[in-house]
Amino acid sequence: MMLERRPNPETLADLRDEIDRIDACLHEMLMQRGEIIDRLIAVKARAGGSSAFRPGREADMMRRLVERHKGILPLDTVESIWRIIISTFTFVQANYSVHADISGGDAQMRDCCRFHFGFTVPYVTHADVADVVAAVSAASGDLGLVPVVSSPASGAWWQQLAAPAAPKIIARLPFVERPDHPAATPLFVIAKPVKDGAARDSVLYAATLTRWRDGLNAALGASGAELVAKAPEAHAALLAVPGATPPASLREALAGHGVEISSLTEVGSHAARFDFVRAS
Ligand SMILES: C=C(O[C@@H]1C=C(C(=O)O)C=C[C@H]1O)C(=O)O
Repeated sequence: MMLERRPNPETLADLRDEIDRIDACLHEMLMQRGEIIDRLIAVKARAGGSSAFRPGREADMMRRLVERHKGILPLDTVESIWRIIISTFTFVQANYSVHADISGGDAQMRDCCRFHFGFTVPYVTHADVADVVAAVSAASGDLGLVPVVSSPASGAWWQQLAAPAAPKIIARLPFVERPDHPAATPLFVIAKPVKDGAARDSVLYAATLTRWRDGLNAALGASGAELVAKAPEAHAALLAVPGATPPASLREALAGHGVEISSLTEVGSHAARFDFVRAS
């Protein structure tokens, strides 16, 4: 079949005009997004609370974004663009800083913070988790970042979140997980207890056990729970439990393994983890 020759082939200038038109539209849409913020601030102020961050809503937005994405723009790029948009719009509603525990090194924490929160949100480093918890406790809407796999020196750091007024875990990052994620380090976001917008698909408990025994994770599996972090020397565990699972079934699962729970305190919750497998 013969292709019809177009009388006027596209020129580079034509294509650049089209790109300029699209860029102007994108910019206009972002400015329109910004115009909603004043109204949003007023509505949220009525609902109370100091932080504008709504982790459940963000997890849902990120999930829908990657599910609808197609075309040549890499998923990593589209995800990072939206993380910057969302985090910066949260920042302009109510300024906040992100306090990171860099006891395991600064480079990857900085990369992850920039990926998830952009460059406008200040990144503040701290030598250990205790300093992060103190900084988050001291400022009204600030967030803390603690690696899920923390350095051994951090011990049972999650016990610092047990007091009712202490900061709590409110999100787990990345919202969209995949093996080659550019900011793959699993992180917990901590904040002062959130009054609304908390996601409770996964509830986190600080557990103290009567003794430590290997194989806990397999024992917990029956109740859908997971051993997320451990400090065997302190007989301490951080457990992630599906929101619908009553703590009693955790006790049962561990009792079946010969381990009793001597204390169990909720230290936060987060949205369901979301594994995204790219269609190749
Ligand atoms: C806009 C809101 O506030 C924050 C900013 C969001 C955004 O820019 O899309 C989404 C969730 C919140 O963390 C909101 O609560 O809807």
